[in-house]
Formats: sequence, structure tokens, C-alpha cells
Amino acid sequence: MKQMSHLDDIPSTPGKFKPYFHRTRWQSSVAKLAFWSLVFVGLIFIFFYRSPVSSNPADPSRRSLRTYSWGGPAWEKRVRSSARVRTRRGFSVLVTGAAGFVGTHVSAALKRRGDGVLGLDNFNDYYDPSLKRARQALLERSGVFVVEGDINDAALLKKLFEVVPFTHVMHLAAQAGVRYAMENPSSYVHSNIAGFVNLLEVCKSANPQPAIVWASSSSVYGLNTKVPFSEKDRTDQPASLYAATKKAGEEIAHTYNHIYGLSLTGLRFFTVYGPWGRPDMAYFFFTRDILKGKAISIFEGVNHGTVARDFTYIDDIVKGCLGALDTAEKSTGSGGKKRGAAQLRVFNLGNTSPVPVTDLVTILERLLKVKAKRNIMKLPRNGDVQFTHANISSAQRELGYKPTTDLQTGLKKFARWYLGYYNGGKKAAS
Ligand SMILES: O=C(O)[C@H]1O[C@H](OP(=O)(O)OP(=O)(O)OC[C@H]2O[C@@H](n3ccc(=O)[nH]c3=O)[C@H](O)[C@@H]2O)[C@H](O)[C@@H](O)[C@H]1O
Repeated sequence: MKQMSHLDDIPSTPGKFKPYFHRTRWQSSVAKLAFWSLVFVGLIFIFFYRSPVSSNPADPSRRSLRTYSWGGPAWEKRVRSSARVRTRRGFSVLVTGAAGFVGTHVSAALKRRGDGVLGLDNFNDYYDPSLKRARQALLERSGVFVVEGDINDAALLKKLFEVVPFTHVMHLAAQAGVRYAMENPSSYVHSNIAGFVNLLEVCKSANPQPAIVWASSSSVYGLNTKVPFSEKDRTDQPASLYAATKKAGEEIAHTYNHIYGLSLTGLRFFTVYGPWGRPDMAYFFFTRDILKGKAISIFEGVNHGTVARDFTYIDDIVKGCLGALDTAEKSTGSGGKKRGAAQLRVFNLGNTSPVPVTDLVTILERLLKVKAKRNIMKLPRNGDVQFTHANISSAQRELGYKPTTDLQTGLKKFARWYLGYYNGGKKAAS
């Protein structure tokens, strides 16, 4: 009798249905079909929402896990308000890579002194994106809106320049890291070359054209042996693809300066470290591994040669960036046309006192009160150079750049931040 009630439920279209036991089966099939269709549609939705634009694992955009949404009156209002200048002679600055290590510090410093700042970042997963989100939250609290988007997105960049006539661009978005270039070479071409060109294309057509300050790298000195490295030295023997793309950036900057009158200043950063730093850098993952009791690999050169870096503290780098923005002359062109010669500069921003990596580890051991398990290894042939040392006289003279933080002091500040952020090292950095 129970089955009869089922019969009552089916539509009264005789002839179209088989006897009821078939109908029951049909009904259950329909229910199943509906259920699996829903699951299927759900999976498709999740796939498109979460997954990369391209399924090619080598595609650099694969690491930007989502497609970005931007635009609309509310969004434009946020953009405008974030970029609004709050002092009489302040700048309105577009900071690319704003959720990155240097980008966050520079954005916060600009905002603090009353400049208008709009951030842009693609939040890719080269390293733990939750750290980038935490930096973003920090910036949001100080009134900096970080737009989620890629420097390769010309439509987005054009829109930003339509909404705000930026006076300056601080271009810090890049694929960083020397060793990762062997794993994912195309990501370097995508961000450091294609992305940079795309940004310059939009800047050259903007009216007014902004002045651009951007991050080059100490790695352009490559296999040079003469130290300290001076801006006048050759930079035609890069040791990594990362270095090669930064060197290419310097040549591209020359071209856009020459053809379109864009004012361009490249800053060669020397191994920048500090709070809110990058987990892919040695000082950061050494800290994580020392706290975990995990062995660390320390590189040495041929014949036990010292490997050393001119480690530069983030606050000093920020001062150098602000000095570069403050002394940048206006671009001379407008709407894609050059009107006269424009400024083109390159500066070293280092600390001028290289420290062996073994000493860096000793300082970390003292600060963390944990002995490192040292594994001494030959410097791998994966892009690393043995030694960096900046001559900063040019930056001193023209930007008023004067680094004041030694490695011991800077690492102390880093360790304090690290232990706070990762809950005394219990919450391990990934
Ligand atoms: O100035 C730059 O332009 C670059 O600086 C930074 O590169 P590097 O100076 O190579 O920093 P980082 O990887 O922290 O290695 C530090 C030291 O530890 C040694 N090192 C490294 C890893 C390891 O396992 N063992 C080791 O001894 C290693 O041999 C090296 O001597 C930025 O990452 C890069 O994006 C770019 O901005």
C-alpha cells in the first residue's frame, strides 16, 4: 500500500509511464540524476572559481589562484580615497607589489607622511599567501587599499590611471628569488619583463605621465669580482635568470626613457631583510628551521671560500625608496609623446658591510637561543653568487641615503617580529 502512495504522486499523463514499479525506479533515477547534476555543476563552479586560468603547470599565472574582480562606483571610490594626498605637496603613488615585503613597508611609510597610496598585488602563492594577506590587513588599517590584480592586466592599469592621475609609481611587483628561477623560469619573464613592459606602456600613455621608481637588484653584478660593486661596473654577466630579467628591466627602462620621456629610477637592492620579510630568503627559513631543530644548509665557495652578503635592513631600504621618489624629476612626455629628455637613474641600495652567512647563523643562534644544526655545502650552481658589497656613494650623494642598521640590530628586530607573528615559533612558517 505504501507503494500506492507513490503512484498518487506521479503526474497523470498515462501512456508516458511504465507500470509503477518502473515509475518508482524512474523517479529514483531522476532524483539521482538531479543530485549528480547538482554535484557536477557545483564541481564546475568550484573549478572555475578556484582554479587557474590556464591548466599548464608552467604557466606563471597558475600561481594567481583566482581571476580578479574590480570596477564599479564603490571600488572607484575606495581607489580614489586611498590615493588621496593629505599634505600640500604630497604625491599620489601607485605601489605595485604592495602586499610584498618591501611594498608593504614603503606603502605604510608613504601613507604615514601624508602621501596618497594605492596598492596593487596579485597575491600569488610563490610563498605563503596568508603572510601577504596579513600585510594587506596591516595596510588597510592605515588606510591603504590594495587592489587585487596583476601588472600584466592592461585594462586594470588603464582604469587605475583613469580614476587617479598618479604622480608616481613605485614598482615593486616582481618574481623574486635567485634559486627559484631554475624551477619556474617563465614566471620571471611574466612578471619582471612582460609585466614591467605592460606597466610602462600604460605609464607612457598616461596624461600626466608618472615618474617611476622601481626595484632592480644587486644580482645584476653577477660574476663580477671587483668589489665594492659600483653602478659604473659592468652588468653583462648575470648568474641567474632572475638577475638577467632585472638587467633586462634596466635596459627596458632606458628604452622607455629614451622614446617616451618617462622619468625612471632603478634601485639595486642588496639582500633586504627584516620584520614581515620573505619566507623564501635564507635568514627567514634558517630561523624557522633552527627553531624546529631542523638542519640548515650553509653554502661555502671553492676552497672553503666565504659566502657573504651585504644584508640591508628594511627601514634603510624604505628611506632609500622615499629618497628616490622625492628626488625623481617629472616625466617629460604626455599621452605617449616625448617632449624632452627625462631623468634616468640607477642606484645601489646596500649596507656597505658584507657579513658571511656563517656569521648570520651565529647571530640567529644567539637571538633564538637555539644551536643550529649546520650542514656546510658547496655553493650550488643555481644562480647564487659568492659575495655582494655595495658602493653607495652615488645614493648617498643624490638621495641622501645613509643606512644605519647593522645586521645584529636588524636581526634582533626580525627575530622579535618572527616570534610574535608565529607564536613563539610554535606556529611554523611555511
Ligand atoms: O640582493 C638581491 O638582489 C637579491 O637578494 C636576495 O637573494 P640572496 O642574496 O641570494 O638572498 P638569500 O636567498 O636569502 O641568500 C642569502 C645568502 O644565504 C646563502 N644561502 C642561501 C640558502 C641556503 O640554503 N643556504 C645558504 O647558505 C646564499 O648563498 C646567500 O649567500 C633575494 O632573495 C633576491 O630576490 C634578490 O633581491
